[in-house]
Amino acid sequence: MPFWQDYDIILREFRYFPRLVVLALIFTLLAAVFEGFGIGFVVTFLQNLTNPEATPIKTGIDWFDRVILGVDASLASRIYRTCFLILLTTWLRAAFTFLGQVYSQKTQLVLGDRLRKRLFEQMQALSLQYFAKQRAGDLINGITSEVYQIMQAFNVMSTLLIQGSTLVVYVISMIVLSWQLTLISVLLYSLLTVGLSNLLAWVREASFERSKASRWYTSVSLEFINGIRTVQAFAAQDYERRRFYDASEQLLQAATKSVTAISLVGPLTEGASVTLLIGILLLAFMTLTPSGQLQSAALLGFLFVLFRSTPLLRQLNNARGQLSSFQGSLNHVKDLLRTDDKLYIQNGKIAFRELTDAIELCSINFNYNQNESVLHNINLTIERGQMTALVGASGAGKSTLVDLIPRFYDPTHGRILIDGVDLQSYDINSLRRKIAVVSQDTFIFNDSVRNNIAYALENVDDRAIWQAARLANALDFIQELPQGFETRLGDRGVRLSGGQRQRIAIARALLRNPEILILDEATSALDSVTERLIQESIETLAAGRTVIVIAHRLSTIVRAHKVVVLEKGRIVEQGGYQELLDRRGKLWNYHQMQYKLSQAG
Ligand SMILES: Nc1ncnc2c1ncn2[C@@H]1O[C@H](COP(=O)(O)OP(=O)(O)OP(=O)(O)O)[C@@H](O)[C@H]1O
Repeated sequence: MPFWQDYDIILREFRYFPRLVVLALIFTLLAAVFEGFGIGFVVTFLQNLTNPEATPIKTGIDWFDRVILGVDASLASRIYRTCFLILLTTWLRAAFTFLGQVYSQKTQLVLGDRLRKRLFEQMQALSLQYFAKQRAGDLINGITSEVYQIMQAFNVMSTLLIQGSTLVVYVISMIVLSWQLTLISVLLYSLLTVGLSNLLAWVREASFERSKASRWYTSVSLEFINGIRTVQAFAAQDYERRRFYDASEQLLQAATKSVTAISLVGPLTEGASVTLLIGILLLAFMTLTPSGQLQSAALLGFLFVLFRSTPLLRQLNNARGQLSSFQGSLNHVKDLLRTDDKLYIQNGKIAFRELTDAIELCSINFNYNQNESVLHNINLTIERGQMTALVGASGAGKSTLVDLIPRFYDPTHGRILIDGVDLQSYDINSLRRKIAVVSQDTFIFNDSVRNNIAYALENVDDRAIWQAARLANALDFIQELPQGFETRLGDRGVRLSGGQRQRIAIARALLRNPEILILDEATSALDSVTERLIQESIETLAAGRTVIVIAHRLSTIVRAHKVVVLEKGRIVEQGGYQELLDRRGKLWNYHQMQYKLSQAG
């Protein structure tokens, strides 16, 4: 694969910060140019020392030869001048190297920032369907450590550029000194570089394994931390330990293989290049010197440059090895950023203001995976201002159906109309702002109670937050918290009980004053006081709104204007509560079962 395709993820970003890249390039190249001047002055110096009688080396630029090199001056003056020039070029090269490094480091940091933001934007735009199929650990690994690896890859690329341009300058100097020796050296070193390719393929392979192991390790750690309560409740520490140790050892093995492969590159290059160097040295002495083809100063200069090139060559090959070792991460981040293989929620243009008439689901089919259909031919009208209750066994498709309204998913077939307009024509954010979802698994952020209630709203009046908390029956317990509304709730709200979390969710919804309310009733039993408090606050929230409720309690079903019974993804009954009971169909069975259960309880 050509270089461009392997690293396009990095190269394409450069157009967003061209100034940094250009400055880094200019300073790096200037450093290389001064390195070249330095070599020229060293050769001049060597000639002055070894062959003072010879005609001084000239550049052919008259004023430079006279004023700077002092070709007409005494030997001592020429030696002082070249010493000074060597020092000057060395310091200038040092200054440009410093500037080149500063700018390439800056470029590297900006590149990391941009990639992280691109990944974030990508995840924001994706449909929830994508996340359902992914491991959270893989995504987190991508957005954290793999971006870091790419930054390292860029670092290595800039090293390649620095070393590469210096090497070019070296080769030019060598050609000037002896093109024959240069030709032989370049040929031999090229053979060595080609020979390394197999080793680099191995390094690449190892990097894929390492990247995979690293993703697996992040996934296992994340699941362990997120599921710590379940782990402890099931006394699963030994099981989790085995999983964790296994993942950690896989990472260890993959990383060991990867570092072994990379570590081989440097020493191998070094050994081989010194062997070549000695060969070239012998060749030079045997063939060239006796016939007097090469002046001794030029030969010394040539060897000086060749010696300097050897570590450079090793570093260059090392850098190639390292680049190959980042390939796994590079490919994973590229995959995450690909757009052609992912599902996106398409945004509409019409701003959603209010529901005036009804939500209609027309011949809806939905499947998460290609072959499993979850909803079949759903036809349903949800009237404005009414409560529609969805009833059905677990897995019947109730949650999937309500998830279609805020467009968490789009139907596979069929259309959803709001006041006669296709749901997909609305601007998705304007729509979602008018819908509140209160479910059992409301996410509580590790932030204050206040910010959790006002989540994502700006400039919210404290009084409004207080009022929402009061209406949600949450005020009492909030005021008992150590810092009241300012108390931080810990990761995922671990400081709160289930009932308290739900009331925070209700307050959050109340504050948004939604048009449409989607409720997922708690299935787990709460104590009767909490249950009554929550029931009351839900009634406050539901009053005057269009409510779609996944109902588990008879009391809710009784109050609903319309009851929809779902079975295996199909609507098997819908109508008024009494009407359906009179039919003695599915709802009646359901009713009987609940009644018996409550009698038994
Ligand atoms: N993200 C998903 N990917 C694949 N299949 C899914 C996904 N979410 C749900 N399902 C499947 O879709 C079907 C309907 O699930 P859904 O959660 O809608 O049912 P439900 O009636 O709400 O159940 P419950 O009352 O238990 O919450 C189930 O068979 C479930 O396995």
